[in-house]
Amino acid sequence: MSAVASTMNNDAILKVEHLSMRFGGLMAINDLSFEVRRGEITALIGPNGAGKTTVFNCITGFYKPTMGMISMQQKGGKSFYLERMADFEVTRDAKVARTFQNIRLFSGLTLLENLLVAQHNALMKASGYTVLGLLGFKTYKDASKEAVEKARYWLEKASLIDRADDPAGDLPYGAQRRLEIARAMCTGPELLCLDEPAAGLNPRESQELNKLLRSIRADNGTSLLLIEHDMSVVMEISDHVVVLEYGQKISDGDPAHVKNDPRVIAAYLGVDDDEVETVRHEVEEGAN
Ligand SMILES: Nc1ncnc2c1ncn2[C@@H]1O[C@H](COP(=O)(O)OP(=O)(O)OP(=O)(O)O)[C@@H](O)[C@H]1O
Repeated sequence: MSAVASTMNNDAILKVEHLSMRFGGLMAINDLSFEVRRGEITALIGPNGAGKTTVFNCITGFYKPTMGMISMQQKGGKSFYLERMADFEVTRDAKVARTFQNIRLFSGLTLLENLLVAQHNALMKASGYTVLGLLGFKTYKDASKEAVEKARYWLEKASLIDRADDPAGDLPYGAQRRLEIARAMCTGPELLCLDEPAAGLNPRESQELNKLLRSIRADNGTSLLLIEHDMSVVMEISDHVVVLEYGQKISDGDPAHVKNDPRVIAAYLGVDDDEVETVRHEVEEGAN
């Protein structure tokens, strides 16, 4: 484990500093620095191939970065260098959970069972890692009761409680996405990383997702970092937006700032660097 002395602002839960990731001859992330502030929703956006998922994979221990530091500071003051940790340690010790672009539920298990499996670590600990523990320990009985209560709480919040005993595979797509988020929340994260949570959702499902994400921020105090292509979701729910292009940061600020940043507009329109000034004039004229 990589617990370290705290050096960060109280304000930042996650600090990415000079992060680089090379795949052979390709520099997928190049000297990237940004912060995720505690209690906020931060969106990481950028055109296809900009490096967003690679950043997530570095934060959550799936990739070891070529260079750079990723520090996470928990509420209690304990800090971790995530780039030194294995993926399961990032979830278990640093309390960073994630979802993936493609849904990864146990489709044959019920919704409730999916949320109980997510709490396997806590239950095993309470069993004392013995079968006798499973049969008799009070701590195990208490922990399993608590696990069911937590699962029910998250099913309620995700508006899925009515389907608790149905197989996860029977849910409509948007509901499966919310179940994944509920499952990640059952691990008790302080930072939740979501990879394209709104992908493939219809407008109603998208609204339900926004509601869930806002309530996670407001009621549970969890900080969120999300990759998202759907600009209506990004603009509606984010407090802070970081924009990547070719593995580098091209803009960083609140949604209104980023939306009007000519470099961002140019990146999304596929405009060359020497045409950014033209886009800047057009944006300024449009605003007047
Ligand atoms: N494991 C890998 N091996 C080699 N190249 C990779 C690997 N993972 C990502 N890349 C490359 O790194 C670059 C960034 O990819 P990444 O998936 O992080 O972008 P992205 O912004 O998430 O894209 P999208 O929006 O399409 O999901 C791409 O050129 C991609 O081909």
